[in-house]
Amino acid sequence: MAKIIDGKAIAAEIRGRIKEETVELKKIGVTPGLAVVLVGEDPASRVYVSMKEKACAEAGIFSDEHKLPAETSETQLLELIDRLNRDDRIDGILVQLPLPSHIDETRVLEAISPAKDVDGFHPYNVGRLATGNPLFQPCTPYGIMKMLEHTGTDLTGKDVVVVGRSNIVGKPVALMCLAKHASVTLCHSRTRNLADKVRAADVVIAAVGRAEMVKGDWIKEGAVVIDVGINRVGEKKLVGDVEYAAAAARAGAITPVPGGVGPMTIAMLLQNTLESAQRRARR
Ligand SMILES: Nc1nc(=O)c2c([nH]1)NC[C@@H]1CN(c3ccc(C(=O)N[C@@H](CCC(=O)O)C(=O)O)cc3)C=[N+]21
Repeated sequence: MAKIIDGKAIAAEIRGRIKEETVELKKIGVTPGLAVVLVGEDPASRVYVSMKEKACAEAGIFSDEHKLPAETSETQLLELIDRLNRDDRIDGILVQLPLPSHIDETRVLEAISPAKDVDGFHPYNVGRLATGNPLFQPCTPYGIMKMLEHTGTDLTGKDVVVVGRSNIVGKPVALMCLAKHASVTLCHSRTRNLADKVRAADVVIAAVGRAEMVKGDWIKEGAVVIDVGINRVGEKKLVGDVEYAAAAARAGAITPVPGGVGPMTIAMLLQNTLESAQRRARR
């Protein structure tokens, strides 16, 4: 039976350390500040944003919330970002995605100062990651790497299969595994023989957003399985992108959903905000 990688516990440990470092920073007059911008009323986004605010409060990080109506124009949003870029109290700016369809997401993400881009979505930070000199690393992939580290997984020479090629998870996590000397295969909806690719993997990272599409019997005995999916089935139940019980019977270690990658994402957002504030303190 697989060891369960307890993301909630690892995240709690990281958040505890962040809280201590925040106390130290405050002693020298620097309070880390995170601006969270939410446009519209998407219920899932509201839940995530309030989780982020609560996590900031617990860690002693100042959180500056901007809840804007769905009909906010792109110009208004860009004006707000410009103000936040110039606000000395703000070390990180997070614009919750997805944005309403009348707003150009690329334009908005590129308007955030790369020095405050705690999501790591700005092309400058993407380029820094791709060239092996990261500044801000995107929170979910950063959290995945911390979980692998915590589990004692050395990626050198290992076969990693990533399922899903999004800018937010699949692509950046593939680059991070490559930097740790893994051989990385990046799969997606048009990949042929996905099952065979997954069967060869020492580490499987599933980030497709389709409930239980990675089957348990695809998992190699002893493989490490990281499940990034959060799919709501029915009223309350959450399932991942991996068929959990069947995969856990074969894996060496596996992340649960919920309580796996999700809590790590928030911990790494705080980590990025802290690192940004520490850079400000050094200036
Ligand atoms: N600019 C931007 N940055 C993001 O980082 C970002 C975003 N937009 N848009 C939406 C996604 C989603 N996301 C999650 C964070 C925490 C959990 C989390 O803690 N989940 C809990 C379960 C919570 C539940 O019940 O839904 C868990 O997995 O245990 C999940 C998802 C951050 N996102």
